[in-house]
Amino acid sequence: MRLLVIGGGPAGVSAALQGAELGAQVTLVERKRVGGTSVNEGPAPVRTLARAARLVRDARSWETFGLRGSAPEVDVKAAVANAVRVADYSHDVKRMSEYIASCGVELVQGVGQCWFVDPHTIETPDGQRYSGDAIIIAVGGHAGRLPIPGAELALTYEDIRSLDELPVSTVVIGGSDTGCQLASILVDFGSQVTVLEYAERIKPRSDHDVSDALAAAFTAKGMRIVTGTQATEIERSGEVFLVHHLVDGVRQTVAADLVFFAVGWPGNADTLRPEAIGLQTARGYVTVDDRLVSSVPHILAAGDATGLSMLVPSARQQGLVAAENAVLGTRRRNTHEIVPTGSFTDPEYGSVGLTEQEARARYDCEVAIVRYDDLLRPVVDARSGGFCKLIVESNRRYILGAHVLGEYSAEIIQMVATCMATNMRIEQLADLQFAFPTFTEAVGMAAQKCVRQLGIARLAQQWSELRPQAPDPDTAAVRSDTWP
Ligand SMILES: Cc1cc2nc3c(=O)[nH]c(=O)nc-3n(C[C@H](O)[C@H](O)[C@H](O)COP(=O)(O)OP(=O)(O)OC[C@H]3O[C@@H](n4cnc5c(N)ncnc54)[C@H](O)[C@@H]3O)c2cc1C
Ligand SMILES: NC(=O)c1ccc[n+]([C@@H]2O[C@H](COP(=O)([O-])OP(=O)(O)OC[C@H]3O[C@@H](n4cnc5c(N)ncnc54)[C@H](O)[C@@H]3O)[C@@H](O)[C@H]2O)c1
Repeated sequence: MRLLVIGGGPAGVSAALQGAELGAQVTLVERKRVGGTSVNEGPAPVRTLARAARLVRDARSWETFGLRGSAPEVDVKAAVANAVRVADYSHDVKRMSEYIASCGVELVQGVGQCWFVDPHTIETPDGQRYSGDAIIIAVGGHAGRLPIPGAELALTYEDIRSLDELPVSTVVIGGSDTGCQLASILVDFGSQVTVLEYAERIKPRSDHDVSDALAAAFTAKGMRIVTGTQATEIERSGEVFLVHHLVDGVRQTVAADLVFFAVGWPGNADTLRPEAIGLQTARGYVTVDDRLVSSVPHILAAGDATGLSMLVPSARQQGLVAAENAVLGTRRRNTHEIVPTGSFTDPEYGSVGLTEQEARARYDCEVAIVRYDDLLRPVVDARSGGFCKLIVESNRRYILGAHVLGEYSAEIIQMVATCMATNMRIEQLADLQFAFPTFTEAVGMAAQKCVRQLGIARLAQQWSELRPQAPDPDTAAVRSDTWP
């Protein structure tokens, strides 16, 4: 059986390797370099810049720890070079291409964008054709641009790699995952950042407490956040750009050295000329059923190209499912009930499951929140701004969702996801021992709080759960009345 995989990001690579593992003769065609957005342009380099931003941030608390010395200066060019080094790690050190080839996959990369010439065949710009009995489309997506005058003047996340100096001021249009990530890095580096977000809050799909706390923390860093606004035009004015936007129908303008778009992530499937073979797409995403099969029965899709869950773990998982269904016959469902996500903004956020608003609309539920300044470890680290929120179904006592904001939240959330995947009841979680002193203790403490609120067991409130009686200077730096 010949399996053709188009696109070499996490979805395509996992599909190709699994296809070969299952005995198919696999060809993987990638227009640029294997690794995709995840390795080459998105999480790997951007996370590395976020780490540099964290180091700058940490230098601001040196005095708290009795350390002296001048704070580091940001050399943007060097920071970017380090980010590129990390992006290249998968190639230079891990030898991704060689590994894929060693698994028996025919790897064709750097050939430019390919397209369908018939339902079983694609063609690359150099005229080569590749065919498969089954095909998996894993072509990902790309940064969207608003159809507004001056759109060509704006950069996207990919351009951060070509920065050689820090912009004095920056406007980021779009305040969801990508926008918050860019804004957080740039403000910690020292740029004056304004975020313009169309929705009424940043991170509009998140739990409200996460959005509110993130906005409060960003504002405390000096970032300007304008929500409920629509960017309508970008124009050059001498050395700066003017971004015109509407607030309650009134035109306002903000000037900046650089403007970034972070306004969405349309799929790349339309580049494949899907209409030539009757392949159904919507906004550049391949329309698939719950087994990842497209409108053309021997063509499946995986990863961002499906528009289902645009995250690396989901892309890898869908790649496996699609390969199994393509090679063994269509049978496995793609389920995405428990997908922990995390960002590397400062403060960081991590989420799994339903938001409080979604949970309350569907279930009778209990919500418990523990603030980081109730725990020892965040105070030790001088990072005591943050919280852990657990949402529990009141009758069966299963966890419906968890939202953590603050240091290590993207790590902490994995633990809650595991509890959810094993259908652990809240009283079992409350009974676990947690290493001390850790940030993850917040999960156990929130579970205990929940048990008390639900009246499941008589559990004494520990002194550590009492709210601090005197203000903690580290929390005060990012404290807001809007925090839970
Ligand atoms: C700034 C940023 C930060 C992110 N951070 C995170 C994070 O922290 N955690 C997380 O889980 N996710 C994160 N994401 C999302 C994550 O990068 C994607 O969900 C993931 O890369 C999707 O994998 P994929 O294989 O579906 O697509 P991609 O990784 O985009 O790979 C698709 C591949 O297909 C190729 N291709 C496209 N069209 C064609 C064609 N016509 N012919 C041949 N090849 C083609 C592309 O060149 C590309 O290599 C982030 C995204 C961005 C932009
Ligand atoms: N850390 C992470 O896990 C991470 C990081 C980046 C991206 N991602 C993934 O990539 C996907 C894309 O994320 P994204 O943030 O690029 O896109 P998105 O679609 O999630 O957000 C785009 C934002 O732009 C806003 N917007 C749209 N038009 C606007 C306008 N005219 N003016 C102002 N604001 C406007 C929208 O309201 C929205 O909040 C997400 O699904 C996410 O899962 C994940």
